[in-house]
Amino acid sequence: MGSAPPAFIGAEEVEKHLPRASLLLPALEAALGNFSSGPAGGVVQPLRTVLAVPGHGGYLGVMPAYSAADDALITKLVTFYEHLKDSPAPSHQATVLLFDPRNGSLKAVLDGSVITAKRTAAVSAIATKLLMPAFAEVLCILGAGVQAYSHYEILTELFTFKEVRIWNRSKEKAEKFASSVHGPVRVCSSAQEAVVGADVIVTVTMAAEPILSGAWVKPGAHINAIGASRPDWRELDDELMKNCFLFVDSKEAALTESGDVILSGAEIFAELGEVLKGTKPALPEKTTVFKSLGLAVEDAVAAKFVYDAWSAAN
Ligand SMILES: NC(=O)C1=CN([C@@H]2O[C@H](COP(=O)(O)OP(=O)(O)OC[C@H]3O[C@@H](n4cnc5c(N)ncnc54)[C@H](O)[C@@H]3O)[C@@H](O)[C@H]2O)C=CC1
Ligand SMILES: O=C(O)C1=NCCCC1
Repeated sequence: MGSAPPAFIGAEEVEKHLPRASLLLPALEAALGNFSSGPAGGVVQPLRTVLAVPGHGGYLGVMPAYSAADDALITKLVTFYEHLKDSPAPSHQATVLLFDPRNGSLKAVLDGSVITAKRTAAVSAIATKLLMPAFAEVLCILGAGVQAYSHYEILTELFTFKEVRIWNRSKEKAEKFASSVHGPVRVCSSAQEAVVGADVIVTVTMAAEPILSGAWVKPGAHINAIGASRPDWRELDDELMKNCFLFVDSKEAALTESGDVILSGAEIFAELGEVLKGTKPALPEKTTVFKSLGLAVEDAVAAKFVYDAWSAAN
């Protein structure tokens, strides 16, 4: 007898079983600590392979991971395309394959787009909790796409801001964002207007040139830098990169994939996992940048969470 056919868990079902990204927080904190503990942490995760699709401005990322603590073995396949102006397809699309670690059988094929949106925002929320200044009042989001929504949701769920500001390259999209989310959001006409005086800043754009200048940033602010995941792409300028304390999800990934890190020559202070383990301090009183590239182990945690909830309900 062969093994049972894999379950197919589409975007709606993922959403149903993972209604709030904050449900992932305890498992993600543990996984980030395990990732930064080397072999003792039980996470096996090579640097992802990113394949360019010449002539189409696209990339295919292959992201395998095993987490012993989560009993999860996955690979995520994610595509991201720079310019899809005349296409209804989203810029990022992903699928997660979940295997049984005991025998390698494929247990489920899950939509990976909702997982990517939620686990990325949840990791930024972990960084924000550790690194934002005391009494943070103003949240600023640069970008108005999928990640802008997931970051808004978790950051406003976990923290109380007096003001939320958004800027996007096309103002129309920022206005749509402001009218779709549940709380008040101020639409700004320039990135500078949105950033000046902000305590927590999130960059979630497809920019390849800096959109955030260190000259605008309030000393002591915390920045979650989510975009610019190619070695020649930037979201943050050199002034910011060189005058901040730089935290990353993975040092290896940051030094291979992040244009903001590689091209600025900025020194990495710590991995987020090291802060979670207590081997490096958080420094919330300093200007801090969390450079996120996205780890497959985060997808493993999220896929396992969804699969377990789905199995319990089916
Ligand atoms: N660190 C991580 O784990 C992850 C990072 N990402 C990255 O986060 C960023 C946002 O992703 P999504 O929200 O899914 O994308 P999206 O396509 O839904 O939104 C992108 C936003 O950037 C804006 N934009 C596009 N080109 C721009 C430019 N040249 N300058 C300024 N703004 C520009 C668009 O108007 C849009 O509002 C991307 O760079 C993506 O690769 C995405 C998933 C995971
Ligand atoms: O971790 C991910 O998933 C991604 N990271 C960078 C850009 C594409 C998706």
